[in-house]
Amino acid sequence: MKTAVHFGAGNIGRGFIGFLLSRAGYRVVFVDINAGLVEALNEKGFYRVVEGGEDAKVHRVEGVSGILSTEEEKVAGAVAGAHIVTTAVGPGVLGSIAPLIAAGISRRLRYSTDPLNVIACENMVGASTFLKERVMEHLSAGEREKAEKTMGFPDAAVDRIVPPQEGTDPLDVTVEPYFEWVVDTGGFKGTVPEIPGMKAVENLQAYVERKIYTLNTGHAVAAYLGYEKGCATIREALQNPEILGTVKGAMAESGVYLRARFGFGEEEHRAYIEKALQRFLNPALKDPVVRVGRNPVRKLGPKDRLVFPAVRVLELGVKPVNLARGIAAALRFDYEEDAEARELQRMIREQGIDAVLSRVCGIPEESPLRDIIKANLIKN
Ligand SMILES: NC(=O)c1ccc[n+]([C@@H]2O[C@H](COP(=O)([O-])OP(=O)(O)OC[C@H]3O[C@@H](n4cnc5c(N)ncnc54)[C@H](O)[C@@H]3O)[C@@H](O)[C@H]2O)c1
Ligand SMILES: O=P(O)(O)OC[C@@H](O)[C@@H](O)[C@H](O)[C@H](O)CO
Repeated sequence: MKTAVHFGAGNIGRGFIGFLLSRAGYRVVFVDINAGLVEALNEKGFYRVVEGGEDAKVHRVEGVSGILSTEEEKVAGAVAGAHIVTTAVGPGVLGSIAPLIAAGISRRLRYSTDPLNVIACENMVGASTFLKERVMEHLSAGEREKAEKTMGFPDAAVDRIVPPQEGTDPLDVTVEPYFEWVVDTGGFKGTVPEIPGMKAVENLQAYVERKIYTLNTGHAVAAYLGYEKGCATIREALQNPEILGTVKGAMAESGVYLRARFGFGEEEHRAYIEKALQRFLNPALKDPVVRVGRNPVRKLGPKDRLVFPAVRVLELGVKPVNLARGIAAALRFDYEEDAEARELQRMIREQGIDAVLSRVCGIPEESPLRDIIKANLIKN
């Protein structure tokens, strides 16, 4: 039986990637830092995925087990013998798991020249490429040379809304019925594995940018504006017509860049926005604004869902008023339980907004985007 090693037994790990890998016939070994999750996986050996929606379906995911990420030898052994490695830990954690993956690769290279592909399934443009760079830092020059020939790190786009879980079983996971997992064909080493539900494409960049800069852009704007208005969930936020208008406007502004860059049709992009909004409004998903707004420092980064499209659109001569509204709301996100929100608010207090626009958002000092954002900060 083929083995998949998946880092991160969280919502996307169990509810999406682990589920598809198991369904494709892989034995799935989850590596996680959460001892409770690992224990539960080893005790039960299965979990359920519930598709929340009109025709709720329940899938039983069999043949799963867990390893704690602190059990370094065990993790390296599992990676060395794996047929595929995937991650869904969050972009900020990729650097921490890189040494574990490198140890596994180093061990494997001693006895095998079989290809191995590592796919980072994170909301980040170029996540696998980034992971590859971090992994390579932990290999010797000789290992790097061999790894370049046999280790693939294909970039990917992953799309399925999986909110925090409310049930009593720590493993069962409720997901939306929709999903899309798209992976860059050119990034694979050896044969592209056949995993029903995983689509290998030549033009990954168009898929991943459309996803992050439309769906995640709209989601984030809904989260930050909803948080300000005291809404608990994304659905509740979007039921406010003013928020809905800004969210649609921000996604349409991103579309100006995406259409220019990738040639999407106007109608095609409008349909993509409508579909995303319908998914956000799924009454079966109770998706808190504080989950979708989590890690505001990451989300305000220069390549992430808010600032990147705003900068690009401005270059194309369009004033990104709705994106700027979203950025301003993100800068005000002061949710105490989010460490990045606390850090952001501390930076704003101690260093001022201009320093944050430079250091966190990477917006050049001369960019007119600064004034558009600041106007929104003053207005509210
Ligand atoms: N939830 C969604 O709707 C969704 C959809 C598409 C993509 N994503 C992306 O998937 C990734 C995971 O998101 P999620 O919602 O599943 O988050 P999550 O918090 O539910 O899962 C992350 C898991 O990683 C584990 N983890 C953290 N540090 C670790 C470490 N050092 N070693 C091993 N495991 C570690 C956590 O314990 C947790 O189980 C993120 O990049 C996210 O952007 C999420
Ligand atoms: O996971 P994040 O923190 O990058 O973004 C929060 C949500 O927008 C995200 O998890 C979506 O639910 C997901 O990207 C849908 O595919």
